[in-house]
Amino acid sequence: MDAVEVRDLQRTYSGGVRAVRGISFTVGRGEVFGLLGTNGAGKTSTVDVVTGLARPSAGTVRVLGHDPVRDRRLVRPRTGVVLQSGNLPGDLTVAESLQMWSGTLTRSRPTAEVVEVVGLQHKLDATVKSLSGGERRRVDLAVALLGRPELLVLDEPTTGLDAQSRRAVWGLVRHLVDEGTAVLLTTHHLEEAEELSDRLAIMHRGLVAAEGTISDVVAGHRSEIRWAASAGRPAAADLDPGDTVTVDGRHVVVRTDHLQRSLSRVLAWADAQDAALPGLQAVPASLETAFLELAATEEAA
Ligand SMILES: Nc1ncnc2c1ncn2[C@@H]1O[C@H](COP(=O)(O)OP(=O)(O)OP(=O)(O)O)[C@@H](O)[C@H]1O
Repeated sequence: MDAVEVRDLQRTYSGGVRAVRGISFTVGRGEVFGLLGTNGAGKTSTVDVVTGLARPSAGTVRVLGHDPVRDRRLVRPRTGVVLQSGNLPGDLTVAESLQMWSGTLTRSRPTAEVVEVVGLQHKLDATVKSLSGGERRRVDLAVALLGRPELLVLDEPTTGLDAQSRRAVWGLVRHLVDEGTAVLLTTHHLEEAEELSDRLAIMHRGLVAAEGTISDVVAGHRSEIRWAASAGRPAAADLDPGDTVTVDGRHVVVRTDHLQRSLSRVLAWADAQDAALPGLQAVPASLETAFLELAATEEAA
């Protein structure tokens, strides 16, 4: 049984906003599933249904085999949730916050273990309201981890964290996944999605525009070679068959499925002209190029 099964999910808000227009995906045990998307794509509207905060307008959602709203009392203790706005009381210290949460759980991890995992030993006596944004995020994570969750829902878990803390969170997530935890991750950081996700979906305007492993999603998107337009552009006959060349703002852009071969052709063309190519870049197809291309499409409108 998958940790999360979303089938034909729709969410329509009062006023008729169709935030989610029929999406399906699963998150397996011991898997990180990344949910990416453009602003307003419907990620939070989807996560709210998975965490039992809202009901679907149509379609079904199962979490650990249960309905997350009807069976909330079964599902919630087995799920760790880190939402964008943590809502721990500001006047409690870090230690008090963790003890309070631990007291509500039937099989809590020792708080000292969790504190060490998230690196908050030096802030145990600080009040939550006195913490920096990144430190608060760590407390949110610590709370989510206390219950040994089978499913961890992370909504933008590293927003506001510095590069070192972000990597620490990534290491932590990988450690939990190795232990068998399933993770549903939303993020705007494509590097984070690349680093952590086993599979991912890119949402755009309430639909899933692409889904699969990173290689699946990147496949079919083209690599780019670019340089300053002042150096001129080659004719189609100078390039590899199938390549396209455009002038994009101040750059010449060659799009290709065969980056190395095309780069050789471009360099041979430049040599023949005795031309320098200022700002020359060869950019392999990546999650970022795929994301930008999908975000620019209007088909899903
Ligand atoms: N309570 C609400 N009432 C009406 N419309 C809403 C409500 N909440 C969200 N929406 C709309 O639903 C759409 C999807 O919003 P949602 O917050 O799910 O997107 P998102 O992918 O999480 O976006 P972002 O990346 O910007 O956080 C948006 O057009 C948003 O304006």
